[in-house]
Amino acid sequence: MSILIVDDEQDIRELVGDILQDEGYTVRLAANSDDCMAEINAEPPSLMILDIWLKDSRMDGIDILKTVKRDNPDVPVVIISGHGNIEIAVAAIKQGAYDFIEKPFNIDQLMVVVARAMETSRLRRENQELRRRDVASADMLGSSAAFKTLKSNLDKVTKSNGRVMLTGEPGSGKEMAARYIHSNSNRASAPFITVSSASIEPERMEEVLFGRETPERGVEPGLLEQAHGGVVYFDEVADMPLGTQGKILRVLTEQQFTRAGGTDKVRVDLRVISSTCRDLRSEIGLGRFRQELYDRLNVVPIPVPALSERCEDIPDLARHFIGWFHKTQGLPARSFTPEAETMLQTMPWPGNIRQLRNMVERVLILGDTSGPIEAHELPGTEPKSEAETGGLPLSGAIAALPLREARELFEREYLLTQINRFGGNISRTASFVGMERSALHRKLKSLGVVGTSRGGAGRGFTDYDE
Ligand SMILES: Nc1ncnc2c1ncn2[C@@H]1O[C@H](COP(=O)(O)OP(=O)(O)OP(=O)(O)O)[C@@H](O)[C@H]1O
Repeated sequence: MSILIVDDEQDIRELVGDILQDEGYTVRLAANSDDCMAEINAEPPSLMILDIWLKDSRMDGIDILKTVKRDNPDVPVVIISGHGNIEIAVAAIKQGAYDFIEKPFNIDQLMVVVARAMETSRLRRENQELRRRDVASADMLGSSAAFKTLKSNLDKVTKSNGRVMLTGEPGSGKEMAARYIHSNSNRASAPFITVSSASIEPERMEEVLFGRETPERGVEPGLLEQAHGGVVYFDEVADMPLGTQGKILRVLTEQQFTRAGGTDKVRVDLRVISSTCRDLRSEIGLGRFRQELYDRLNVVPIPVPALSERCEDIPDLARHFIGWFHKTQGLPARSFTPEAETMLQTMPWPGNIRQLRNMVERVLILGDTSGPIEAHELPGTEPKSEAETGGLPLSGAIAALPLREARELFEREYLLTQINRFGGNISRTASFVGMERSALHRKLKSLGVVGTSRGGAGRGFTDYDE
């Protein structure tokens, strides 16, 4: 826990240093940008106090600030600006400075700002640690042979920096596998950022990925910059528009990019993990995916098995989800009868683990509140009757409803099933059900189905892209 004071005026540097040392802080001093960068590289401080005007320095204060915010975004930087230089101080805040104090400043003012900034720094570190532990504890479950092969493949790549391409059916656990690589790599304390290719409007893609710079709002970092030092996860790369594919390819080649509306080159250190449930080779054949990008992303291909290839894991996974819903939502902690367990292992699972998780949630919400879950409570196990001959059986619940409500119930169930089938991807669901994407969004909203953002740790049945 140290404070780095960067000022070219020896008097100020030492005076501030002495005061903070008297208050019990560990202090380091730098007179110019080279000393400053050497100190940061040796060990990032908990707080930086930076004079914006540095004489005889290779970099001025703003450049140092930009570098710190890029490489060590969690280090708060308090700017010291000359009296009357308020515009520069404001510009520094826009570049991410925590606060500024004007020269000449009094000691009390300095102490208040430092105490606040140190508290912020402490909270950020705590937060990061909690996030890290949270991800690490979101352990992947499984003991089947297919799962063990997956786990051993993932373990082989955690320590390298190689680009990984995870392939597998929707909902099979590709993102979970990517998070596992991240949380077991030396990038674990740096961010894991998901880019959900399908859910970003093509015309906003560049801004979302690369960020933007405007005179009014200053720098707004994009997802790639936010992932600096960590992992960027391209979820379903096949959905990435061709134009964006070209831009990503350039970033991967040059390791740098420019924010929309900006001129500065931004350098980023990223590990890239991608996923797809489609056959990218045929996408390339159809001219929908760029061969060069495929070659760069597909350095280490790792297949993620479908749930049907690891049926023996199903009971454990189902029990794990029951425990989770019990803990987080207070749903009843029920077990399964042996018949129900067998049924789970023999049912088709086109939506894989996500479908299993959604089904468990639904059974816990709609089913009895006590006793083990019986086979007949599982959806899809109702005795087939007219369904097989083309008619639609009406359950007592539906038959008892007025038409409008019955229709709503059916639409809700139907659309949730389709969303599940397409792994939460609204564009693909819309195209299958024959609706415009925006109309589908409106419909879901009117049915009370609210989406959560993709990329969060928990993705339930309401989890579809925006
Ligand atoms: N091994 C596992 N153990 C426990 N839960 C898992 C496991 N694998 C996946 N899950 C859970 O299954 C759900 C779907 O997983 P995930 O989002 O990683 O799938 P995906 O293949 O990335 O899906 P999509 O193709 O739609 O992006 C999530 O709720 C995740 O937490």
